[in-house]
Amino acid sequence: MATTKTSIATLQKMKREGAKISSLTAYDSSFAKLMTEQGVDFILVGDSLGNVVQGRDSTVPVTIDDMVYHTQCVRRGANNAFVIADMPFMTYSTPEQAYEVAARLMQAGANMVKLEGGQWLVETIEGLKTRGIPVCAHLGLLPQSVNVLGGYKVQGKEQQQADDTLNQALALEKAGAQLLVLECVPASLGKRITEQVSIPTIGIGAGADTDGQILVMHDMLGMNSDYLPKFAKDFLGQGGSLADAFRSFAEQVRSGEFPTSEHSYK
Ligand SMILES: Nc1nc(=O)c2c([nH]1)NC[C@@H]1CN(c3ccc(C(=O)N[C@@H](CCC(=O)O)C(=O)O)cc3)CN21
Ligand SMILES: CC(C)C(=O)C(=O)O
Ligand SMILES: [Mg+2]
Repeated sequence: MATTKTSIATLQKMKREGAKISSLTAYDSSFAKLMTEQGVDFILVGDSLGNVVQGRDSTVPVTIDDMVYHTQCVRRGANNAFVIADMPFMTYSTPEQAYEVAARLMQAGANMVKLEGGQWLVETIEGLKTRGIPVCAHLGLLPQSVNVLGGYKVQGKEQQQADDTLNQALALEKAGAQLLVLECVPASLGKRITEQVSIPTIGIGAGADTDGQILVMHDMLGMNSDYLPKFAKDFLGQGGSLADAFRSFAEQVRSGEFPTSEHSYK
């Protein structure tokens, strides 16, 4: 199957037309190739590689060099597919630092970079966009802040925190973010933010009403044996091949069969 380049314009158009966007993480060339061939719309080189590739217990130790290496690997397999790379922990604490790190990720083959956080990133996002670097924002559960949060928990359950998250989403869109990942928030908040912003929202544990869905590849292959978050679903367990698992993920996101309330938070 031919791979077609999904650009940010394609994702925008999908939101406008109500076509659900499917996305997975990948960390190497072979998996990147297989999943894009099976219809997954874009790939994230996630700093979750700290967990699933390196065997660490958080994303905090992941380095710029790690992200550059895996982005290069993914780029070679992803052909023309759209690739986003995570900026690692504490590599975007000032705008200037962010510019240097983002440049390395773009030169490694990313089409966009992703940063975790709200209001405090407004200037950084404006500066990146002005300099030619597209930005994906990330709100809700921020795994790089696990040591502040004290664990991986659903975010935005209280009305005030939910309103705050919506306001941050609006501020980041205004600053120039072109995509928004929402992680581990109640389905009602995922829906509300998706309706209020004009950029596509990609949910992981954010309910069925975001514009798209993303999962960590290992989780959707049933490989994360220690602990599987509520939002994960095993697409390989039913039997079949890796290709079948990627294709059924893309199809079930497209049709709305995934996620159900079973994979969502109240
Ligand atoms: N393999 C893997 N999958 C991921 O989704 C993932 C990573 N690694 N590493 C980085 C972050 C960490 N993530 C996590 C990790 C744990 C939960 C979790 O335990 N969630 C609870 C919520 C409990 C609650 O507050 O109600 C759950 O039961 O789903 C969620 C996201 C998401 N990311
Ligand atoms: C879970 C996704 C959104 C992510 O940031 C990652 O894989 O690192
Ligand atoms: Mg990440």
